[in-house]
Amino acid sequence: MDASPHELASLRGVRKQYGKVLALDGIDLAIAPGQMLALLGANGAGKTTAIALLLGLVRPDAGQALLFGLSPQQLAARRNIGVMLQSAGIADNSKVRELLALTRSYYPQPRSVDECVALAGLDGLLGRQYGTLSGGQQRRVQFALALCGNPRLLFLDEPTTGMDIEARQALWRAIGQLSAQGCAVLLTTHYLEEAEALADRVVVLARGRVVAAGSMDEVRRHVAQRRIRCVSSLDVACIAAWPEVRSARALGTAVAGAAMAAMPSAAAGDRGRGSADAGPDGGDRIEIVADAAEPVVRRLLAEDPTLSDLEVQRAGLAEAFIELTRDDADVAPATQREAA
Ligand SMILES: Nc1ncnc2c1ncn2[C@@H]1O[C@H](COP(=O)(O)OP(=O)(O)OP(=O)(O)O)[C@@H](O)[C@H]1O
Repeated sequence: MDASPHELASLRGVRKQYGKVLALDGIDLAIAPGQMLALLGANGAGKTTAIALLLGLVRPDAGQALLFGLSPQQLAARRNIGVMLQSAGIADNSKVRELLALTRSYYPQPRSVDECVALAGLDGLLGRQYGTLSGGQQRRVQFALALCGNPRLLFLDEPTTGMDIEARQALWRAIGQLSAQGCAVLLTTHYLEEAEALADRVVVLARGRVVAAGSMDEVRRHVAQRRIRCVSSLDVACIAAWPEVRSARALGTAVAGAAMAAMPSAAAGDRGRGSADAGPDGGDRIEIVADAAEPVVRRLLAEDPTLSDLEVQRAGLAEAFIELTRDDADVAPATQREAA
């Protein structure tokens, strides 16, 4: 199968099994030039396996992995990539300066050392031995090694794990700079805010399958939930049973809705009013997650003339993510295939 000229890397119908574990179950994804694609998924969803296939570190049992239109095993395909994996295998006694010099020497047009230092925040670290660096500093060195070859496509597998907030934001800025220079980035992350801050497209994996793919907004729309907050004297357990309601909770307690308990706090046994905060008018502060706001708001107003402090918000990516990766998530056919 030929690669589209608009794809730098792609997986087509890829299946990968490790012994009895089916890590990837026929997935399609593609990354286009200049794109920033986030691969999101819970532990064990198959994100690292997808990257390993694109890098030629493992071979698919079925389907095809392509890198710049070639097999990822071919050296020519790997010349234009930079890679930052979860395990780096870097010798502890190597100095950062030596590591950078060695890695730059593999590439025909490497970035200057100064540029690598500035982008990765390595000021003052060049003379240090790798093994003496903190976990966050080691991640920055790994980032520098990934970008020093001037890649057209950068693979970042959970790049900010172990970094403090300042270091994480500095890395986000550096990734943004690389992207602005035209470098495509395939990023895996557990941090939803990282995907929101960086990515223009997102693929959500769950149990080895793509459960959603598209722009950040498309993925949110796919689960177009609304979060409604108000102060009401209505019984939260009754609200939870309304057909459009996914969950309703009064303060810390949650009651699963008729459709499905979608929020992580929706404990199975939590079906009462619990220890709700009283609102200023004597009702309870209630938070409702619903598929659509209008019918719920209409019903709230009709059934509770004392209702106050009404607020409606679009649910965040966190709610969308929980919804998409829950055990019985329906897969929307239109969003299964990642469009380049
Ligand atoms: N070498 C291996 N041998 C056996 N099973 C493996 C191997 N690599 C991965 N798996 C299994 O395949 C599944 C997918 O793993 P993978 O590492 O791709 O997930 P992930 O989404 O990257 O997870 P995490 O976020 O925890 O890194 C998991 O069930 C994992 O245990």
